[in-house]
Amino acid sequence: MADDTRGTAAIGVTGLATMGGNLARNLARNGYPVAVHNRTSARTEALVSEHGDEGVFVPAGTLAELVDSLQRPRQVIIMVKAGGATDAVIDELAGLLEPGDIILDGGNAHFADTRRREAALRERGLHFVGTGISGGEEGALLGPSIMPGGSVEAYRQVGPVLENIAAEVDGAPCCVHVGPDGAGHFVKMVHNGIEYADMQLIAESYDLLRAVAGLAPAEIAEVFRTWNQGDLESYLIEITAEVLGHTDPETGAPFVDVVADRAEQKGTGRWTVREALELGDPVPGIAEAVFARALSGAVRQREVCASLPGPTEPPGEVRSGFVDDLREALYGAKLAAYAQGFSMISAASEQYGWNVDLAGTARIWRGGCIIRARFLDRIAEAYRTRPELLNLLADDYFAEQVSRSQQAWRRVVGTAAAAGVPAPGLSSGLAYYDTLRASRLPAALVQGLRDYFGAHTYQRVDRDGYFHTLWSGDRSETAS
Ligand SMILES: NC(=O)C1=CN([C@@H]2O[C@H](COP(=O)(O)OP(=O)(O)OC[C@H]3O[C@@H](n4cnc5c(N)ncnc54)[C@H](OP(=O)(O)O)[C@@H]3O)[C@@H](O)[C@H]2O)C=CC1
Ligand SMILES: O=C(CO)[C@H](O)[C@H](O)COP(=O)(O)O
Repeated sequence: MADDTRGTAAIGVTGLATMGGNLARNLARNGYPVAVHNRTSARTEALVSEHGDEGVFVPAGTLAELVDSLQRPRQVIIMVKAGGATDAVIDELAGLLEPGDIILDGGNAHFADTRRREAALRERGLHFVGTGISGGEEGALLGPSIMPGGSVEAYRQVGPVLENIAAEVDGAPCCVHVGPDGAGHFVKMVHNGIEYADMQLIAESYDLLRAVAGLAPAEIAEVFRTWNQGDLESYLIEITAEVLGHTDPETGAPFVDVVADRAEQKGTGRWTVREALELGDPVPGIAEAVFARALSGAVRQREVCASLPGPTEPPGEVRSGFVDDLREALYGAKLAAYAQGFSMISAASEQYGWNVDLAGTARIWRGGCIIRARFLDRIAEAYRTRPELLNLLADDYFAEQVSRSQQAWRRVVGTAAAAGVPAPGLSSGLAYYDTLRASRLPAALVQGLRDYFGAHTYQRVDRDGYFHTLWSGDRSETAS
C-alpha cells in the first residue's frame, strides 16, 4: 500500500479503533503526515476514505509498510488493547525498527508491564514511552490530556508532537513528561482511580436527590447544571446533567431508568487499589468505588438479600437546605478522593525514584481528560507552592474549603444512613477526613489485640522501642 510514500510520514499510529483513529486524525489535523495501520485493514481504509481530507494520511497494510513509510528516527504510537495484544505489536515492531527509534504505547497498560517493556527495549537501543492518554473519543480527536513516561531523551524528540496535539488550558499544553519508565502509565492509572471515585460520589448524590429529596431525573439534571457553575465545575458534573436529562427514545422513560444498574469495569480502578495496598498508601474512596461497582454486579447476592429490612422509622421531612448540604458533601468527598490519588502518586514516585511533579500532574489534568475540574487549578497551585505537601487537605486553601463543607457533609452521611440509601463513597471520604484529623486513633487497641494473640509487639507513647506484655503470664511488660 505505501510504496510511493516511503519515508514521508512524521509519525505512525497502529490500532485505529476509537482512540487510535481519532489520535491519528488529531495528528493529521495538526499538520503531521501520519502513517496509519490496523490489524484489520478495513479500519485503515475506512479512516482514510472518511477523513482523508483532514490532512496527510499514509495508509499501511502491514507494520513493515508502516515502518517503511516513516522518517527517521521513527516514531510509532501503539493504540491497541492493553495486555497481550500490546506485547504482540511491540514484538513485531521491535524487529522492524532500528536503535534510536521510538515506540510510544498510548493504551491503558499496567505500569509494571511498561517498566518491563521499557527495560527490554532499552537493551535493544529502542526508546519506549509508556503514555497515559485520557479524554475518550472526543479528547483523542480534539486534544487529550497526555501523560508520557520514558526517558528524557525520548521525550525531547516526541514531546513537541504530543504537546501540539494535547488539550490546552491557559495557553499551556495538557502534556508533561511525568517521569521515567512506568511513571506515565502509573499516573494515568491513578487518574482512572480518581475517575472511579468521582463517578461513584456523583452517583450517590443522584441517588440521594432521588430517594431522599424525591426529585425526578430531569430535576436532578438541573441541580447538577447549577452545581456546575461553582466549585464543583467539572466535566463529569457537566455530563451527569446530560445523561440525567436524557429520555429513552423508545419508551419515553428517563434514560437512567432503562439502563441496568450494574456498573462494569475494565480494570484500571482495581489496579489502582491493588497498587495502593502494595504501597501502603490508603485510597479508601477509590476502593469503595471499585467495590461498589462489584457489588452492583453481584446480582444473585442482591436478589437473596433484597427482602432484608430497611429503616423501621419513616424518614422525616426532608430538611430545606438538603440539596445545598449535598453539594458541600460531594465537594468535600471529591477533594478527599483527589487527595488520596495525589498522595498515592507521591508514594509511588518515592518508591520508584520517578520524581513526579505533582503540580505539573494537576496542571495537565485541567483539560482534555475525564477528571478535568475547576479545582485542579488550585491543586496545581497547592503543590507548586509546597511541593512537599503531605496531603492536599492540609493545604491552607483546601483546609479552609473542607472545613466549610464538613458540617453539611456530616448531615448528609447521617441522612443517608437513616434513609437506608447506600453512600459508601461519601461516608468513607468523611471517615478519611476524620481519621486524618483525629488526635488519637483506636489503632492503639488494634496493637494491643495483636500483641495479645500473637505477641506482635507494640510501640509506646512515652519511650522508644518495641514492647510485649506477658498476657498469659503475670502481665508484666518486656522490651523486645
Ligand atoms: N476507549 C477509551 O475511552 C480509552 C481507551 N484507552 C486505551 O487505548 C487503547 C485503545 O482503545 P480503543 O480505541 O478503545 O480500542 P480497544 O481497546 O477496543 O482495542 C481495539 C484495537 O486493538 C486492536 N487489537 C486488538 N488485539 C490486537 C492484536 N492482538 N494485535 C493487533 N491489534 C490488536 C484492534 O484491532 P482490530 O480492529 O483488528 O480488531 C483495534 O485496533 C486501549 O489500550 C484502551 O485501554 C485509553 C483512554 C481512553
Ligand atoms: O481510560 C479511560 C478514560 O480516562 C477509560 O474511559 C477507562 O478505561 C474506563 O474504565 P472502566 O471501563 O474501567 O470504567
